[in-house]
Formats: sequence, structure tokens, C-alpha cells
Amino acid sequence: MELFDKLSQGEALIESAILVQINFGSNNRSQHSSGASSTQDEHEFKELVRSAGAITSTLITGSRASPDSRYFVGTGKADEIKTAVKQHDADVVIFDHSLSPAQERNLERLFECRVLDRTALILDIFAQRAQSHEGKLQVELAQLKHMSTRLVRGWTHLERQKGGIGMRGPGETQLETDRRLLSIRIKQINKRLDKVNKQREQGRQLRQKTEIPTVSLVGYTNAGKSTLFNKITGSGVYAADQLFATLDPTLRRVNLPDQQSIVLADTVGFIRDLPHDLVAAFRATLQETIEADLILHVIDSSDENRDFFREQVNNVIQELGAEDVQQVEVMNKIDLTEQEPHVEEGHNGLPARVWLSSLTGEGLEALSETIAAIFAKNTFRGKLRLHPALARLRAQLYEDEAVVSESISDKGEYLLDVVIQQRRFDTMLGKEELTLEQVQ
Ligand SMILES: Nc1nc2c(ncn2[C@@H]2O[C@H](COP(=O)(O)OP(=O)(O)OP(=O)(O)O)[C@@H](O)[C@H]2O)c(=O)[nH]1
Ligand SMILES: [Mg+2]
Repeated sequence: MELFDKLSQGEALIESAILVQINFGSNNRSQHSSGASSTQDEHEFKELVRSAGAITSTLITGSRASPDSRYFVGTGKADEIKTAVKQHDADVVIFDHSLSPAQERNLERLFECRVLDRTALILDIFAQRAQSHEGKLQVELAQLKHMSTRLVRGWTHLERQKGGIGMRGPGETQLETDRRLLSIRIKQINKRLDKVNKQREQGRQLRQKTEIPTVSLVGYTNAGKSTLFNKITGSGVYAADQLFATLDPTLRRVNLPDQQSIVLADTVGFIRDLPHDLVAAFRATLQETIEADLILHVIDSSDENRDFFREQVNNVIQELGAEDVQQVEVMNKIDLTEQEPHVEEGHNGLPARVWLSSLTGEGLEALSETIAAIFAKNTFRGKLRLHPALARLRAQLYEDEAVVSESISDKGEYLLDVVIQQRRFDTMLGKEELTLEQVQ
């Protein structure tokens, strides 16, 4: 009866999955390196599968020099997986890697069961989580693109009606249609996305006109961004112990202690090795990140791999062209550690790191004050045009880590984007006894 209720609510059956993870012998994946350990990879892979709503029957690991063109794994390993499928009566085999359409097809024929790769798995999670119109369109587009190379399949054709991982979203009806219909649908979605982008652009321009600074919560999946967002805004944005609980950036206007307003944006969590197609598909969703005045980089401080995650997120920020945006690290979940809530200052006299707990709320006030301080008048932020003779001042600004970006004018002047405490800046200028030209 319970099962029937579940089905009638449109929820998929819980599936049993065989997981496959192959180590290709790269050094930075070894157990004791500072990078992602294999145990960590394993944990994350299982979490992803759990988020997709499947149960891990068993995880099969192995190592190879390079992928086999036919089965991705060697024939011996392929037989091992096949046996496991039979033994566990598995519904699906999920690879923590990208598979070519041909490999996927060969494996499905061999196992007589559905085979998914990492991209399809992540897409499936996205499909379940997408909330907004744009998010749904983005996911459908990415799914259709992924699917268009995999239209001709033997086994899945029959299985598709049943639903399950990788089968949600546009799957059921689209597989029966041909490539032509698929491309029509892709065009349609692109058109709608264009429209959504225009609307987004209008909203952004409006915010710029009113000069409300935008603050983005960015971070690895499960770091606690949505929990923090909810705590700050008092709104009920979905937060759950699942990867990708949030897909769409959610914007809220927030009043700071000193009467200033900011727009706070919650964003989708980053993840290691996000398939490249997806980075492109979600660029629009993460646009807010790029255009923010301040990035709050949320980090699960209780996680032993926090440094690795931090690096991963900073890589993605760079990929999105947002590395010049000022960043404050939010060291979250201190309730799970020995840390007391506190603010760490950077060299430029501005806060660099706030230790807090989004769950208990300790340290939250300090964060609000920190954000307020950054946008308050006592912070100098702007572009400077420095004559080449002012190289010493320039060096000092660099020493203080106050320079966000730099270019050189035709006349050889330094054009600097600077963020620094006003008082500290005044002291520096005092020493130079020179006037500067402030651009802007
Ligand atoms: N103990 C503790 N748990 C926290 C804290 N903040 C968040 N969590 C938990 O961490 C889990 C993930 O939180 P979310 O806010 O959904 O994380 P997220 O960064 O938005 O994740 P994605 O949307 O998947 O990117 C939830 O179970 C939260 O309850 C905290 O300060 N302390
Ligand atoms: Mg979230």
C-alpha cells in the first residue's frame, strides 16, 4: 500500500545499483595524498547515488592504466560486474566516469541491465531538484544533449517506461522520437532560455540602478549555503542533507545592522569534476556569482577535506571568470568542532574569514556586521590611476593584498582595482604626500 502511495505521488521506485569506480593510477588520487583520497571519492560517489534515490548494492573498484575502448573496463572486470548484477538483482550499473555512447551500449548488452555514467547521474539529480522555470529548462537541455548521442540503444528502450535513475525528465517520451524532433525541442528550449536570460538581465540592471550590492553564497555541495541563506533571510529555502538540495540561485533582499541593504544569492553547490557540458549549461545559473560584489565562500570547517574542497571551488570560480570578486570565507559548522565563533582579518584590514554555525546561529551576527563593514563608507573601493612614479604605493597596496585586479594604460599608468580600509588607505597616502586620480 505504501509503495502504491509512493508511485502515485510520482516518486520513483528505490533502485538497487552496482557502483563502479576505476582508479587510473594518477598520483594525486592515492590514499595518503593531500588531494581527494579514494575513500573520499568513494564517499562522494555513494552520496551522489543516494541523492539520486538509489541504494548501493555493492561498489566494485579496480585500477587500470587507461580505459578500454569497448567496455571501459577490462573483460575480467566486466565479467565481475556482470556476476554482481545477477547476484544482487541490480536495476542499474553506475560508473563514476564518463562513458562513450558505444561503451554504454556494449556494457548494457553485456550486463542486460541499464548502465549510467557520471554525467547522466548528476543530470538525474539536477532533474529532480530543479525548481525554477530556468533551472528546469537548463536541465532538460543538458539531458537532451546527453541523450542525443545515445538515441539508439537496445536494452534501455524496453526499460525506459519503468522510470528510475536517468529515466526521469524528458526521457520517457523523447526516446521514441527521432533526432529531428530532438533538435526541434532543443531549439525551443534555447529560445525560452534566451527570454529568461533577458528577464534576468533586466533584473540585474534594475539592481545596479538602485546600487544594492549583491552577495553570493558559493561553496561545495553540502557546505551549508542554503542553511545559512535561510538563517539570514528567515525564509524557507529548501535545505536538506542531500547533494544539490538547491539548483537555482535564489535571491533575497536583506537588511544589514546599519540599515544598508544587500541582495543575497544562494547558489547551486559545486562538485569535483563537474562534467564540462554541465559547467556550460549552468553558467547562466551561476551568473549571479560572477556579477556579485562579494562572494561568501561557505566551507564545512568540520570536514577533514575542507582544504581540498576550497581549492576545487576556487577552481570553478576561476573557470567562471569570478576570481577578481572579493571573497570572505565562511567557516561553517563550528558546532561540530572546537572552534569559537570569531572573525579573522586579512592583511588589508578587512575580514577574510568568519567562523560560525548556520545551524545554531552562533557567529551569525559577526557575519552580518562583517558584510556591513565591507560595504560601509569606511571601506575604500574603486579604481585608481597611478603614475609610474607611484610604484612604491602600488607595491604597498599589493603587500596589503588590497589590489583586486590591475591593467596598464596606454601611457604606462597603473590602473588598479582596490579594496582597502579607508583609514589604512589614508595612512598610505599620507606617507606618499601625493594626490591620485580616482577613476569612476
Ligand atoms: N552541524 C551543522 N550542520 C549544518 C550546518 N549548516 C548546515 N548543516 C547541515 O548540512 C547539510 C547541508 O546543508 P545545506 O544548507 O543544504 O547545504 P548546501 O551548501 O546548500 O548544499 P547544496 O545545495 O547541495 O549545494 C544539512 O543537513 C544541514 O542541516 C552547521 O552549521 N552545523
Ligand atoms: Mg543549497
